[in-house]
Amino acid sequence: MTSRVQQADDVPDELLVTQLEIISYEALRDGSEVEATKLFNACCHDGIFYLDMVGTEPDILKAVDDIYALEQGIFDLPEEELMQYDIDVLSPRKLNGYKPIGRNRGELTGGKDGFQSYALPKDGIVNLGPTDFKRPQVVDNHMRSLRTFSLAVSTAATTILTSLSSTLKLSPLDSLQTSHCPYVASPNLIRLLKYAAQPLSERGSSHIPHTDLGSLTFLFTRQYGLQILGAESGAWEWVKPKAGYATVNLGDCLSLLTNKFLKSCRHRVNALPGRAMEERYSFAYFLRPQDETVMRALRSPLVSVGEVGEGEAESTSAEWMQRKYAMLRGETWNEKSSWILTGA
Ligand SMILES: O=C(O)CCC(=O)C(=O)O
Ligand SMILES: [Fe+2]
Repeated sequence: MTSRVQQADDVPDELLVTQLEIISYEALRDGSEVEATKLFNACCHDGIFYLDMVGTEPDILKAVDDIYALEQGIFDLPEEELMQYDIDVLSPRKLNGYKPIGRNRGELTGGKDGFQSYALPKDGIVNLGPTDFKRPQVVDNHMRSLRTFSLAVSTAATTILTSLSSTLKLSPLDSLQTSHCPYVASPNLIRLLKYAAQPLSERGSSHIPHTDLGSLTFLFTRQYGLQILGAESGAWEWVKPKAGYATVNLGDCLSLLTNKFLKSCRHRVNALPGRAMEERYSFAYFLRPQDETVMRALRSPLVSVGEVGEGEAESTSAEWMQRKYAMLRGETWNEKSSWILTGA
């Protein structure tokens, strides 16, 4: 992709850039204990890390480049055409379709978000669910890459979860990978995002502070904008986009399944200090547990089984997702239940 995006190094001086752990996928896959420990510490501390995927077979990075091209193709379609795929009409579970700008809560004028998104169901892409999900023609031109990408990321996710389960000493029958089996139907998805350019006067988050509702998010972007709430600093720190790396963050479900031992990472998307929000593209693979998974701490000698707090009655993963979506849309928003949005 060429001139449409700002270079990752063209940023204001003295930006507070977070120093994330870099996990080598290859080393983790080869069973390196050093890598497994690094991964575990990152998940217990920040809830986010870079996954170095350079050299991964099949060539996932080629697929990543092609998905950037798909994003341009989708978001260049006229709004009237995109609205034929309205996600709220096509998919009550929000696994397929288009969300126009301003439909979610956000911090821009009128309390709105500043991004369009397009969701694609992973099961439909890899033939694990209905393959005839409604979509614009342009998606089919990139289906091979979507398939390669989905399979490669779900394999990487299994590697990560297997490593974490082993460090947590979970029994194989009650492990993290059991509830995230790549061959069992699950509400996983790829979401393409395009943030609109905003004038310098329009400050605030285009994507409000939140934790992701699922288990692992593999994010790809070439542009600044993502910030995480630093575990130590308590300040919003910028995540530097790095070519060849996925930025992987933990979501609520891993936190709930380990009684908060593993940390879900609070994040948001903002304009750089002193800069106007530029047009920005990102996309992510969202890994979630199978629907019937009960959101309670798994048995690990490292995890204390705490009290079930108010509003935390043992829901299934599917129920948890419904609650979280209602918050993101602002349908059930109130101060008392804001924890649902910003971290379970
Ligand atoms: O666009 C980004 O960098 C972050 C997107 C995000 O947080 C999300 O889709 O949940
Ligand atoms: Fe997110």
